[in-house]
Amino acid sequence: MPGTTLPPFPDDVPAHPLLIIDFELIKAGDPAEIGRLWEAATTIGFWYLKNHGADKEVNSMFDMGAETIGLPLEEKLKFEQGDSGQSCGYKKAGSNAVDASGTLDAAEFITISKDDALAFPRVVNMTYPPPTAAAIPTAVAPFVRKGLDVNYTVLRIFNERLGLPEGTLDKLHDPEEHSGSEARVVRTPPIPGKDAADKATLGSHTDFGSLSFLHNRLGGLQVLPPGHTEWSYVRPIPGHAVCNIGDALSVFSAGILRSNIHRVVPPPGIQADYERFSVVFFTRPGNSKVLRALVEDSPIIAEAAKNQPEKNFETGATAAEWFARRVKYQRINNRKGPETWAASRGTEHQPAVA
Ligand SMILES: O=C(O)CCC(=O)C(=O)O
Ligand SMILES: [Fe+2]
Repeated sequence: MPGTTLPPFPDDVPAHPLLIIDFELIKAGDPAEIGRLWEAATTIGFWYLKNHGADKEVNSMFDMGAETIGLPLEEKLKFEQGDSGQSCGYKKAGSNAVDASGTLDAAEFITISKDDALAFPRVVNMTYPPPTAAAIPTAVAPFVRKGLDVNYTVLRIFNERLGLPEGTLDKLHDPEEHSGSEARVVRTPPIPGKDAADKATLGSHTDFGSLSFLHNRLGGLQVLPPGHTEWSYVRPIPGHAVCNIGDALSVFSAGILRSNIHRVVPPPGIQADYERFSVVFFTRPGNSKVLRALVEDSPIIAEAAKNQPEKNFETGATAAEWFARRVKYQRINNRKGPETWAASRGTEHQPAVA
């Protein structure tokens, strides 16, 4: 937030030690660094990324988000995402469930479709609140371009490591095809009370798409590391992004790439008194691409699928359908019962999928 000095993440709160990957090194093809990226991607599916070169764009996104979310509610509601499964637009706090019993979330979003950002001022999906629209040329589109550069660099590395023919993951994320790729600012308010610390403000989930490029200033993000039963904080490190893998890459790779469950709770300790903003860019496959393991394209993926006969990597869904289903059934207005929550789940709660 402009003009605000945020207190540091407390030293006495344990956090999960993610690997720190140097973007300059992986972009230059450094084999050791690429090996470390692969280790992170195939174990927890989360890593820090330094030297990503997007600090300026990220700061502009934080400013745009604070300004947009600071508008009166009735102004923001004119640009609501709605209940049909569309993700871009404004999402008010309390419009999503965070669990099967229908507990409400506390997170507010402004989400800008990559296709709207790059086509601006032409409208592909929708128009945005005035402070968002005004910032598309100066903040949102530059941030989207950085996010795409980072995520395509990582996709090309995964393509090679997975033994896929050159360009396979690029084609699945064809920049010419419309997709669910989008930039988002998330705001959660301080939650008063001692019991608040373990209350999810953004419910536990796996990400819906391929890769997420996330920027945090305050704690609150937690991961459930594989084999653990307790959530662990991810400590924000200034200038470092938190990157993670989503369901689409997990399915394409027959689970070799891990889409790990995570959530947001109020920031720990002294940070709890502050409103929390985060900025993220999600890369998702082209709308028409079917989410299924790429078994015909890679013996490595074929082998992984064969070794997990209990898992069905044929989702039968396109990326657009998978994404819309997950978004739609989180919406509290669509809730009938716990089955609605189940219908919003991805690879984290459907053992049949991955
Ligand atoms: O705000 C965060 O730290 C995480 C947000 C997140 O997980 C998401 O938007 O998918
Ligand atoms: Fe997420």
